[in-house]
Amino acid sequence: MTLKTPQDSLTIMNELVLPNDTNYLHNLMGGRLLHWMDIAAAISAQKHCNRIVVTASVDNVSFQQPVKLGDVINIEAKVTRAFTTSMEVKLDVWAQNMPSGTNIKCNEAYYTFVALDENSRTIAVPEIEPQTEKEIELYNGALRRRQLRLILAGRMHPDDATELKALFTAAKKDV
Ligand SMILES: CC(=O)SCCNC(=O)CCNC(=O)[C@H](O)C(C)(C)COP(=O)(O)OP(=O)(O)OC[C@H]1O[C@@H](n2cnc3c(N)ncnc32)[C@H](O)[C@@H]1OP(=O)(O)O
Repeated sequence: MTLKTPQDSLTIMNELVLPNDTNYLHNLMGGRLLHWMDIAAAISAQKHCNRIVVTASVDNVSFQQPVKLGDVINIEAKVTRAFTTSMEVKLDVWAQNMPSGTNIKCNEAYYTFVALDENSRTIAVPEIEPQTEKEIELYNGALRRRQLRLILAGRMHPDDATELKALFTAAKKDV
């Protein structure tokens, strides 16, 4: 299976916030943004594995400030790490306001996708080799984030979360 880099999965998506995307206050609805993020992340995961993918989980997303009607949303998605059949995708989202010239980071999130074969069975994905310092940092952190989300999903016992435990042990020593 061909080794991939995070850059191979880079996906950039732009959306214009139209009236139908907003609430009574003319702010972008959170659900609409999550939908766009899901699409960008799915495309990114598909670029990595060249398979059909399904969303397995979405980590916590917070909406820090309202995005306004007429803003241009810019979503950047990249696979940070591939496991056996699953991939973690990091998303960064900016809201650009053309008249004022501002471009504000409004969200970031991690989505997890699982690759499926023609019979909808899970299938192994290519490995990933991070290249830049930032990509290596995200790759290393992905194991901890995976353990946390699997515990929260009831799919891993906390005792088995070795990476997470190591993090807390190190933090305890620093105190
Ligand atoms: C693009 C879209 O929006 S698709 C629509 C929304 N998504 C869906 O409909 C998906 C519905 N869910 C499913 O089909 C299944 O639960 C699947 C395919 C995600 C997992 O199927 P399972 O039979 O549980 O497979 P299995 O236990 O072998 O796990 C497969 C992988 O999923 C990962 N996984 C499963 N659940 C989660 C979760 N909640 N969070 C993160 N990873 C998960 C596992 O860790 C495993 O990863 P690995 O192979 O890299 O170690």
